[in-house]
Amino acid sequence: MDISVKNVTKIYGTQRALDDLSFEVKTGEILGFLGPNGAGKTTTMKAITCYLSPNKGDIFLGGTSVSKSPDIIKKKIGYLPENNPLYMDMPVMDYLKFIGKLQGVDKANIEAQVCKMVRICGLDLEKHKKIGELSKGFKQRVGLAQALIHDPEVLILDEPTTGLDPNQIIEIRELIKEIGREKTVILSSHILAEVEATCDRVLIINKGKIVADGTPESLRKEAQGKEILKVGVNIDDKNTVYNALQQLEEIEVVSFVDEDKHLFLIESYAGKSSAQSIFEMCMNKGWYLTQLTPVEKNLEDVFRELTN
Ligand SMILES: Nc1ncnc2c1ncn2[C@@H]1O[C@H](COP(=O)(O)OP(=O)(O)OP(=O)(O)O)[C@@H](O)[C@H]1O
Repeated sequence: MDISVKNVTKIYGTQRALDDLSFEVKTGEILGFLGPNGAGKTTTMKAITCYLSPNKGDIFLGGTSVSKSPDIIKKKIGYLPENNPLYMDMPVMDYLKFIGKLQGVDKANIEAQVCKMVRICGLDLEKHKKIGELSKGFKQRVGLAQALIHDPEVLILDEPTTGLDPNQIIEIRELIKEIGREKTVILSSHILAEVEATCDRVLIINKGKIVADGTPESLRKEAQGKEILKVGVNIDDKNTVYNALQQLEEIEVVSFVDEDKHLFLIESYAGKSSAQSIFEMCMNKGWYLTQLTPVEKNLEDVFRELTN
């Protein structure tokens, strides 16, 4: 089911949390919603899940308006809120049955649906324990199971791996990817590795506005811009190398990285590559080239540049 956020503005007092925000998510996509603290991720998710009303704009799920038909929309959405509020004194099975009833799952179907969620979310060994007795990772699995209990077409997950240890993070990511094969998923995070590992597409939000939209790969490429190379030349007179590099016509900027190791950082002019010229120059002069490596920007650099 497609999600369409159209010109949504949300103002809290004097704080403009969302500023004319628009984006689309296609059926079956896992979208990573990335942004620094206070960027507006949770506010957007609450607006999609009918927990708050925007001051302006509207959101559509499969063409149905969130503001006009919240009851229809709620049935189509599974929501794992930030901090995953759960009833700690309830055993897992009872809790899931309770949520199933609240979500309008057919009485005749509830038992089977709860068992299915327990299986999908890997809760079989823990299903009779009280939620308060579970580890954080398993509590998060219960949160996912409650979000999925009514078999929603859209899944909204607000920082689903916060507070988990590295093994639990990997397990929950795998689970989300598995679930995401059949559903449209929006997952918020400020952890770049998380989004890169789990999502098909990334939206970066800052101060209530979208500042980037693309696959992790395309965002990295876009940020790449000019070619940057790390070049090592092992001769004693590093200034001679420095001057020779500066003479090459493809090179715009030469700087020393590590003077002792004779390493240079080379920035080429836009659209040019200087690797071949550097290689040929060293061959002609009989200099020993110890390193010629492209310096890649990663998603972390993109994120920092766009949200500073
Ligand atoms: N109930 C509220 N009342 C007043 N201001 C709010 C309220 N909820 C959020 N805000 C403000 O709106 C802005 C966006 O907050 P939001 O929680 O959506 O950001 P976020 O991207 O989810 O941040 P985080 O990563 O820290 O959870 C922030 O400046 C926040 O202080």
